[in-house]
Amino acid sequence: MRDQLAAVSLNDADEVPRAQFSDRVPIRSIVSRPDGGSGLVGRKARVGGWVKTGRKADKDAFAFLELNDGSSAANLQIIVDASLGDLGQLVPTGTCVVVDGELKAHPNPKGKQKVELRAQKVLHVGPVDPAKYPLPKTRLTLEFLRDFVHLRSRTNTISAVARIRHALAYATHTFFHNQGFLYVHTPIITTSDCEGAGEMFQVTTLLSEAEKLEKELAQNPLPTQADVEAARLVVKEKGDIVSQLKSAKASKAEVNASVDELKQAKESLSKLEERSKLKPGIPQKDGKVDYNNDFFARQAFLTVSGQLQVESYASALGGVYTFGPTFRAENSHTSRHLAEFWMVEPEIAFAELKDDMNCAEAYVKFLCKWLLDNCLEDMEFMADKFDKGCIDRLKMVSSTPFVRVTYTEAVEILEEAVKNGKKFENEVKWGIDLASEHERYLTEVKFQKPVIVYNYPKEIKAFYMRVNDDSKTVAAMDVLVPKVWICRFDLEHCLQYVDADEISRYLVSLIKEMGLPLEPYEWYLDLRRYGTVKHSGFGLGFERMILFATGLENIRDVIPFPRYPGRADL
Ligand SMILES: NC(=O)C[C@H](N)C(=O)O
Repeated sequence: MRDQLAAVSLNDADEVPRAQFSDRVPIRSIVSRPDGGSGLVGRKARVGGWVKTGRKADKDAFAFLELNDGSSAANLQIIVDASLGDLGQLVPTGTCVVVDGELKAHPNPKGKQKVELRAQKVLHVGPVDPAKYPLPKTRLTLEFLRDFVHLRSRTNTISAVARIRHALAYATHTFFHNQGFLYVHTPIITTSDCEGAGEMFQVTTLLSEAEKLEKELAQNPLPTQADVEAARLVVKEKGDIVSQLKSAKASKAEVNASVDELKQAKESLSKLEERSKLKPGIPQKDGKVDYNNDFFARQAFLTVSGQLQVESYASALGGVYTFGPTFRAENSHTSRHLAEFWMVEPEIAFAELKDDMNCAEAYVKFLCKWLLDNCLEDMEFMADKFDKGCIDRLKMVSSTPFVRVTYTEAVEILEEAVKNGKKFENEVKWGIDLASEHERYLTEVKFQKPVIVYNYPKEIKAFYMRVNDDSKTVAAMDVLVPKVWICRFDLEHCLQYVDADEISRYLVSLIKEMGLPLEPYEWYLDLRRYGTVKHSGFGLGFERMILFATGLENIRDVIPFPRYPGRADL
């Protein structure tokens, strides 16, 4: 995007071309040119953006505005003469301004900004009352900004993160597209628990239905038994009249009229009977919630992973991936967990652990290289403000082969470290889920490189992993990168060269062993029963990747609208 915008070609007209779909010149296409915009001096430009800082100068004869429109980290300085409008209204931070003007060489040619815009006309002002605007120009902490998620995208940090996030998403699609993978949209509402951890948010209309009914009943109470009896009596009377008229051989018109009345009486009776059956509260059957009455006529949840569903497409289309929001109702208050996060999940048919590791390594390297090639300005901002080493880290990860060790070897390395005096808070022994201090030791101290740990104990992994021939470990892997543990790559893998019945019997026993109900997984077993294929894949927590890239500490700052226990703003 940077290059496209920066390369907007100039024609002979003396106005810098505006964006194709909005009525202004993106500031990036001026300031991000290789010459910083100096080749545009003398040209006219219409720009619009939000004032970062503004001040009046020369006894209020004019104002300087630092304008940013989000197209790049850099601002454009605008000079507005007092004759053009109310300068007091233009200078507050956060004000939206659109101006026509002429580009001039910046008076300080050695500075960062090569050009400034001399306004000739102010076309629009979206004013801000500085006494009320919650984001004044003083430096605000990221924590403070979390209370203003609707406005925080106007800050340098959050807008840089937004551009980096976009770049990583675009790179993700580019990488998989280039490899011939299809992007598959897996459902957000699901009826199976992929990880079997019971951390799912339930999707139900039972509560709102119950509330609606309660409200309605308050205004319009249920019919009593006496009301129903009375209505029955009316039906009986109307029925008697019909019989009498018929036996008295009354006219057809009279009989028809009485039959109509009978029909109406029957209808009101059945409505009353129906209504009298309504029970306030959540519908129950055999002492349990009756989900037959729920929206989907069964229990449904927000997905924790699109993996199982994407496997069904891999079993027909080969290489596929899903990239969407996933949800975990985990009561975690850490800086690494969100209740709603995005996950990139490729799934590859005719592939095994080695292919999966190769794919993961190539993908992570591609992302790092992409940021270096396409987002350097924002990465420089991150290096300057948050994490000096972040650019070097991207360079290192994009160019260094990842170390690969088995879980068992990793535990041996950690045990050796303990013997040599290294202290860990969590005990090291075969069978533990590695804690982040262990992972950091491996990647930051021992190898100082990205590390892929594979073949984990089966007890600590999900049911869909292939059990290795040692019967103790499963073909699973995690990719660890220095500084931040970014992602958990799991490999799911059907048993190789074993007959389909055996595979499904085996999976059934595993699902049961994990205490999961079988019914929601029957369709998944079909993938093994019919045309089973060796396949593998992984899940990359997208926000973890952004944390790794930017060096930011808290995952709540790298997703536009963070959801975590107690918070779901907007
Ligand atoms: N697609 C994957 O392998 C991701 C895995 N299901 C997880 O949630 O961690």
